[in-house]
Amino acid sequence: MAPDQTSAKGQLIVLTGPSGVGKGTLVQLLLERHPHWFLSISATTRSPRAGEEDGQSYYFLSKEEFQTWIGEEKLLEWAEYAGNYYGTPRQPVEAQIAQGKTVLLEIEVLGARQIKQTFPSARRIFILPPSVEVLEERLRGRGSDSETAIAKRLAQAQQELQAAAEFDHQLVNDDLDRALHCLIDLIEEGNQPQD
Ligand SMILES: Nc1ncnc2c1ncn2[C@@H]1O[C@H](COP(=O)(O)OP(=O)(O)OP(=O)(O)O)[C@@H](O)[C@H]1O
Ligand SMILES: Nc1nc2c(ncn2[C@@H]2O[C@H](COP(=O)(O)O)[C@@H](O)[C@H]2O)c(=O)[nH]1
Repeated sequence: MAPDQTSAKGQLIVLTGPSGVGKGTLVQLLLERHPHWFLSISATTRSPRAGEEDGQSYYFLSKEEFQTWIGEEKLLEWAEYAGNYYGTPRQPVEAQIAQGKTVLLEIEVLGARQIKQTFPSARRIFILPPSVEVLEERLRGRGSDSETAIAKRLAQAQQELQAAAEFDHQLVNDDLDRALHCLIDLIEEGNQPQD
């Protein structure tokens, strides 16, 4: 059966948008308020940042390991982003959805496009910055990326922002509290029993 089983009970929520827009910040706040929601841990070939732990922030893989996971169809989606590979492990997502959980993916735009094919019922929310200038300030303010990495991410962001209208919902992350409450409302809308 295709991964988007019509019998699936849980809801798949995809948060996408440019790097630095605040997806991770919003997800952590969502999980504080809804600890029973499940955040997918991605695999990546990028090097860990300070404080990131294998199996918690990401599964940190070599390029060879990542290729093996692709070959074994262990990934629900994957993409190359700013010189590294990123992908969503399939099994935990399918298992949590089957158990009726709300599952969150925090992924870039190419992967979010693939999810439309594999999980047509997923709801995909594009997070926008108030402006490109604010996005740049957030990327720099985070202090986690080199100047080269920031330049790559900003270049990528220009393309990603043009794709916003493809997604089911668009949400501007201006005031964090406002954006969080809009996001919770959007997700809970989909959790209401349907007639
Ligand atoms: N609404 C907001 N107002 C001000 N600062 C914010 C807001 N949302 C997030 N930030 C800050 O912006 C920076 C980037 O946020 P975050 O790391 O969550 O982005 P991201 O979209 O998850 O990035 P990536 O895709 O690279 O993981 C962080 O320093 C965070 O504290
Ligand atoms: N397509 C996927 N994109 C992913 C996944 N996990 C994270 N990401 C996105 O990659 C960029 C860069 O992340 P960073 O941690 O290096 O800042 C960002 O947009 C993430 O949302 C994934 O499994 N698939």
